[in-house]
Amino acid sequence: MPAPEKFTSFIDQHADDFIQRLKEAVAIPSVSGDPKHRPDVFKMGSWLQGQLESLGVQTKQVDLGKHIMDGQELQLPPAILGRIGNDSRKKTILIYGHYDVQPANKSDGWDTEPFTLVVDNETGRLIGRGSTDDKGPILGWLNVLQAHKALGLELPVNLRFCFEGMEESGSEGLDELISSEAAKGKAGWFGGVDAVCISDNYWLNTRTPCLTYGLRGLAYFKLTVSGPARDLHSGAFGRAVHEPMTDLVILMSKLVAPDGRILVPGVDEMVSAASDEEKKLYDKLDYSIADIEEAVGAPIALSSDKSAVLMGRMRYPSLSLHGIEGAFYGAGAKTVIPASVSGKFSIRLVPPQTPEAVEPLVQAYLLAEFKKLNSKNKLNVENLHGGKPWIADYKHWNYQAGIKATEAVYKQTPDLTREGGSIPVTLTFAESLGVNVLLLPMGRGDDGAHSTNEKLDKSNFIEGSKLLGTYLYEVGAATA
Ligand SMILES: C[C@H](N)C(=O)N[C@@H](Cc1c[nH]cn1)C(=O)O
Ligand SMILES: [Zn+2]
Ligand SMILES: [Zn+2]
Repeated sequence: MPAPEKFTSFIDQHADDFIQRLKEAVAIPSVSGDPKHRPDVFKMGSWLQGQLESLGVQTKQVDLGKHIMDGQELQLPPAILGRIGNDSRKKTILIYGHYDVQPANKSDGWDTEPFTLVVDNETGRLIGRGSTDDKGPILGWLNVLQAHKALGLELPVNLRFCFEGMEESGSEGLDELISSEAAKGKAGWFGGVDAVCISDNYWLNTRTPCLTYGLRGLAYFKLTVSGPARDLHSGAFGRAVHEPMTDLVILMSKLVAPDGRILVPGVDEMVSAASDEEKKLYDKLDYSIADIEEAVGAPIALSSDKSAVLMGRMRYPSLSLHGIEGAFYGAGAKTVIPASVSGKFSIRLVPPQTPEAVEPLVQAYLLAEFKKLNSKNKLNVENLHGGKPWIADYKHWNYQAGIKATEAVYKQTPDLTREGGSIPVTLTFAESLGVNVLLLPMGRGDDGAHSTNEKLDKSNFIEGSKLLGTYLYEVGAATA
């Protein structure tokens, strides 16, 4: 039997073992955005390093230094670098993924414990935080390595790995590591890399695999209004003092219109309108209003025009309001005037926008709007983190390999999509290493990444593992 077929049948035969390994990974609550889970993020990094080592990968942990989160100085989780294969006749592919996850509590509305992977045999779903973002895909690469090691098969390419534990919190420290390794040239960890592959996004729908050639960038803001020295009784001080929450809610209401238009002057205006020609690209994608309604679980699409919805997600910037820190949110009816409240919002960016260009517009606008309130409270606007948007050349051999692999595994030609989310390190790899980057997603559009009941379909985990390995074979066979 040819090597690729031996490989894929091994994946089928060991599906249960792979799910067991995913269970172990999900059980480690590696939430990078919560200081109390920082030890778990370290634990997850070490677990991953152990797995890679046991599969024959040479690894090292790179200390990325310290940072401040919620006023505390914390050690950043390490980058886990790996390498296997050094055959100058083969191409070298760098794999990136992240081992941290978004926060999750059962009380957010999960049906099951978020950090216990539940295998729902009726629906074929593997439910748990990180199942699709991004532990499932990372483990997909481990499955590929395990199959080759167990079968005594040579990998068709040399592999380099870069796994980080801060992607969900701004990838702090990683750009510096990549730039310094890139500056070492051939001697650096990424020396000789021909292309990069990242599996950290999702299909557009639930039926058609896709390759992704664009990501939106991000500028994340924290807007704080503070006034009284302490929380106040609203009976004693209501209508007697300027209330921070009142100011904050007014300011937040001025950021985005209900139809999605960004109200910060100059932000939407940076992006040119799509031509009729370009709109056709979106019309061709396998997508319908029913898909978005299914993915979000309600009939709330901003438009009934499919290409308008797709361009809102991929081609235009968006501004979302995420939450208010310091506000009363518990059960009951507490009659409090919070002393200080912070609104969190972010802007997803598209070319030619950058966080550096957008930030002063946001600062100036909020300051001007705050002035109009004639409030004696204090305003502070911070930019918590950000990243630039990215677009790749999808005619490159790296994409051709992804297309052929998808056709081989799924018997379908993948859609070519842009992603609404952000993976800031993608552009850093493309620019620092000067190579093509391919996004090769494993999960489906209804996986609920960052949401409650996040899942990865078992079939996507298993076929997706085959896809990653088959992609390596296609790269190995590519002539360019
Ligand atoms: C697309 C990727 N799987 C992802 O979820 N990225 C995050 C990155 C981020 C930045 N700040 C917080 N998280 C995203 O797009 O939200
Ligand atoms: Zn992710
Ligand atoms: Zn994520």
